[in-house]
Amino acid sequence: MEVFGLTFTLWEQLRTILVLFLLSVVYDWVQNIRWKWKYNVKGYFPLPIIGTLPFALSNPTPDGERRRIERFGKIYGGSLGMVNLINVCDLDILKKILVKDHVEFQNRFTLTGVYEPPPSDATLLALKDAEWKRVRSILTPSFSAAKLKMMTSNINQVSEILIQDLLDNARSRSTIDPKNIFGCFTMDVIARTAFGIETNSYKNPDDPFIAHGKRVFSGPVFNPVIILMMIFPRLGPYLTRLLKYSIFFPTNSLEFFIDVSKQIIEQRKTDVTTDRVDLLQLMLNSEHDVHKRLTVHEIVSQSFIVFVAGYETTATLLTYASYVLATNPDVQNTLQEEIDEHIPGDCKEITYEKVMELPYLDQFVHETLRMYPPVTAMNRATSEHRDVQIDGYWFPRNTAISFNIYMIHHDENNYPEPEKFIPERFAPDAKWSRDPFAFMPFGQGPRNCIGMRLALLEAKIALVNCVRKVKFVATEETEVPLKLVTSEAFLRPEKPIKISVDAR
Ligand code: HEM
Repeated sequence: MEVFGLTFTLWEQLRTILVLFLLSVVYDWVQNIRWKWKYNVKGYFPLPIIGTLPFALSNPTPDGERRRIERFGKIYGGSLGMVNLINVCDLDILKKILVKDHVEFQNRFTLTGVYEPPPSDATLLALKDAEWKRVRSILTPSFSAAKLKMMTSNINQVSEILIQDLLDNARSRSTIDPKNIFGCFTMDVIARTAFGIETNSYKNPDDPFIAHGKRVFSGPVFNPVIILMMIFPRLGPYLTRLLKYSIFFPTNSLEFFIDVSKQIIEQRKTDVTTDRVDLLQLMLNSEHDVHKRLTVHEIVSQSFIVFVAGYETTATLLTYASYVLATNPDVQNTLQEEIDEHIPGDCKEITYEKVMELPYLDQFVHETLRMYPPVTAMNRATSEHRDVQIDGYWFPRNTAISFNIYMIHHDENNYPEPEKFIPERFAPDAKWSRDPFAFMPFGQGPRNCIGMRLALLEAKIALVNCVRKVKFVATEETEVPLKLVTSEAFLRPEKPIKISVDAR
């Protein structure tokens, strides 16, 4: 090879690359050490190349985090490769990050330059700063009480299919994995409430809409490519862009959702039906207001993320709810008594108002979300330009801020005997006497879960319908206590849950 008239042998070229690589390793290591000292970040000392990654990966469970907190305090951090991260477990400081100083921390952390193909690039989950604020403010009214009331009929219709399936299982006395059954339920509900599509996941699991919906969640959460990008931030993004490798979602499923959404949007333009209340229609309706207009690309992105965020999480909530009912007969009896007392036997549709009249159901759902939060941890990020100081702690620019929801929910200072299921923890008096930030299954602050009220309504309608018709029962195959995987983004049991149902 010839450069500026000088000829280099292959060995000389390799040697140069090696020297440059070693120089960059030393440079990055010095940066990580400097970050730790400059901002007085408590935590492990970073190693060359991998930083503090091995310490985080060696025990990524809440138990591991508890040990790190005992050693370094409730605010500690490190460099995962080249990603600077601070873990926060102090509720007062979290309150400031998520609410009071929210503007400084309003974005979620994203790996620099990561390849995000449409429609995942413009979702509410991923958008930043002013763009996020604009889209969030347009979307928020779609989840108002008035809009949710209009969605109850759809949720009740899908509940009927759910009950039919449960009764079939009761008749055949077969053991069920509630995740499969409630996964079908939430898939059909979100297909109707987001896209206005009537799917039947119980009967047609091969329907492309259902198959692609499930694939979106099938990727491994612990992804070696993510780790590679953390360690080599200069190289990873180029590689994923070059290979068009989408870290989080299978590319052909993304393409499928774009096609379906665009087809529906085209149909709706010629459709004269005016009473549709699915989220896609509500977004299309906002087109008439110049200040609240979303582009087609933005509408497709939001439909997609609502689908992704709404399916798995609510199915997980219902799965654990049925497990708790099966393994706590007293809780199930109390819930049944409340529902039988308030909802007449001939009632055909569980309305929004009826659901709101059931205090024990509300306590039961909250305690289920406390003990089994579907999303185990969340994050925020500081901006690229500003260091922030809160109560003497530095949150340097370009830093990911992580908080562990599962750990907060299982901290005995927040909930004595945290491994016991006690719905009365959410009775009004008990609730008011506790720090509200000790409960955050839907996150907290202006960037919390936009679908929270829909998820609660959907889960409660499903539970009322179930409890009126069936009893969940533990069998010899039911694992007690349940072993959980708490180190991944979504909480899951180590082995599929097994329970059975009896008709009432
Ligand atoms: C039990 C069910 C659910 C749980 C536990 C849950 C949990 C969460 C959590 C923890 C966050 C992050 C909040 C934060 O960063 O502070 C979130 C965000 C989000 N969720 Fe949910 N979610 C659920 C259901 C839903 C449903 C049904 C939808 C849509 C219909 C939805 C749509 C979203 C969206 C779009 C975001 C991003 C919000 C933003 O960045 O502005 N979620 N969810």
